[in-house]
Amino acid sequence: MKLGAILEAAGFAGENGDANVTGFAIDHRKVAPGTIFGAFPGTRFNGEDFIADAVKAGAVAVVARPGAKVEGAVHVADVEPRRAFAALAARFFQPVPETVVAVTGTNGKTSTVEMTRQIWRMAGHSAASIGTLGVTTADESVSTGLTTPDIVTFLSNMTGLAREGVTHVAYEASSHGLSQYRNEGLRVGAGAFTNLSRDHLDYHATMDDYFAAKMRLFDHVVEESGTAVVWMDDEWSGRAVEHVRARGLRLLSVGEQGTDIRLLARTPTQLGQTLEIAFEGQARKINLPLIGAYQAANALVSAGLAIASGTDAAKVFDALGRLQPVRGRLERAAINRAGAPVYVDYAHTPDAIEAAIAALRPHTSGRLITVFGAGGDRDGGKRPEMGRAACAGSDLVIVTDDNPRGEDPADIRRAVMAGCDGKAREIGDRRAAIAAAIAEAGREDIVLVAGKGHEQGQIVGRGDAVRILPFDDVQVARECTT
Ligand SMILES: CC(=O)N[C@H]1[C@@H](OP(=O)(O)OP(=O)(O)OC[C@H]2O[C@@H](n3ccc(=O)[nH]c3=O)[C@H](O)[C@@H]2O)O[C@H](CO)[C@@H](O)[C@@H]1O[C@H](C)C(=O)N[C@@H](C)C(=O)N[C@H](CCC(=O)O)C(=O)O
Ligand SMILES: Nc1ncnc2c1ncn2[C@@H]1O[C@H](COP(=O)(O)OP(=O)(O)OP(=O)(O)O)[C@@H](O)[C@H]1O
Ligand SMILES: N[C@H](CCC[C@H](N)C(=O)O)C(=O)O
Ligand SMILES: [Mg+2]
Repeated sequence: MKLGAILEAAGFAGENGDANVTGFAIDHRKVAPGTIFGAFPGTRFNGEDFIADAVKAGAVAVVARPGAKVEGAVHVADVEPRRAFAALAARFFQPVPETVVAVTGTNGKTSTVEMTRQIWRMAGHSAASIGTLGVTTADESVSTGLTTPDIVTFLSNMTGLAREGVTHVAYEASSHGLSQYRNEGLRVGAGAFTNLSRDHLDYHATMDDYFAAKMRLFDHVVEESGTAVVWMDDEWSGRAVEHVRARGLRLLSVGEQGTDIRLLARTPTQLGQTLEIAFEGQARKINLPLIGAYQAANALVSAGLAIASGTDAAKVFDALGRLQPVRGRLERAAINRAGAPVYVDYAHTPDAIEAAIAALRPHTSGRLITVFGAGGDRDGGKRPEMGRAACAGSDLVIVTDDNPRGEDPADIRRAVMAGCDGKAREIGDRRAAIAAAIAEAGREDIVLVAGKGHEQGQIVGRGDAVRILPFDDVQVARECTT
């Protein structure tokens, strides 16, 4: 494709556009002859420092702020270079799947995109999801390392999926991803908001900033004629609806406070729950094979997205009864010798810990034993709050390590313990902590191992010294019960 054609299609002046474009890169080490290089100021580096090297490596154009120095290649100048880069890349990475929806919120994004993929598949569509679990199709799941991959990985995956025949994709829009324009340039027909609670306040200055980043989904990313699916039973739902109205999107509201998919009643059963809902004036009963209020919420938001994307509502509600569990989300990993089940859950925020505990509580007449830790080089202020949430809902809490990254794990544990009022035990080694909880659990008890879910490693160290030590909560729980 010619540079001029790409520039013109994206609304930029197309002079000096004879060069052939062979690809896009945001890291100068990935530039090859014919690449368009995006030079962005980041949190650790300023991409503009690598422009000269990128040009030397063959970049034909550089997307950068107007003040940046570009010699020997076309300077595509824009005050918002990440957005301009996304617009250009979207012209290059074609075709893309015809139906694309996105999910934002603090908790529930992975579950919701994965359930949406499953619903579409059961309704006969060729579907995929992109998020924390990677790029997932009916056949495989390939990790990208981030929840919302960088724009080049994102768009090239979209094209790859479309070429494989995938027509429907649901992706996770993290607040980092939204604020860094990592997922622009596609027609996004519907977007969902699940909830907002404390996380990532190391990156966003305040909760209002964090919310504003998430709301880019409704303010800009979802297309003009698109639908916003909003979980209404969250403190922030009302404000999300204000963004939906301001933009003029169609609203599909879900939850006890929802009017489109209204949750009338929820009754836990032994292996799942029965949901009574009303949709378009008609009452329906759904036997959801998953436990916990939070999984019911995610399932209904997924149903909303599938309906918003044009899938037949009867097929959608029918599919809810056949949903498969999502990896690492209240996954029953093992049963100990006394008969106590051990659940693994990805709860890594105060709110998620509370939700996971609330999900398990009705399923035990004995004690609930929680093992968890907090990640290093991430929002430090959430640590005591996670401690408080765990101690308020559990009978025994063991505080352990979870991806200390570049921090001293003892400091992280101390910050978590500060919220525990002296009620928690501290065992740094995660395997030993899990083993202790499992050894402690009697027949009527439940063990919850929170924080890592599907993760396959313990991340230790930072920068060049980073190491990922193999660690899988589910596998370790199994090893501790045999
Ligand atoms: C804070 C953050 O989000 N950082 C991400 C961001 O980095 P950045 O733009 O700040 O980049 P930087 O490292 O300062 O470098 C600036 C620019 O120079 C370029 N560069 C840099 C070095 C070099 O030698 N050459 C070069 O060209 C970089 O490619 C970049 O474009 O963009 C990079 C490329 O896409 C990401 O790899 C990086 O993720 C880091 C590793 C990360 O840990 N991110 C986490 C916090 C994250 O994004 N998490 C979210 C949320 C998960 C959730 O919701 O819970 C996610 O979506 O996964
Ligand atoms: N709707 C919800 N409300 C409250 N908590 C939830 C909800 N959905 C999930 N959770 C909790 O959050 C954890 C993570 O869920 P999930 O992976 O679906 O969220 P996510 O938004 O993708 O997280 P991440 O920010 O890491 O990508 C779950 O294991 C559960 O403990
Ligand atoms: N996407 C989240 C995952 C957190 C999972 C937890 N295990 C941790 O490392 O804190 C983050 O990057 O903040
Ligand atoms: Mg996720």
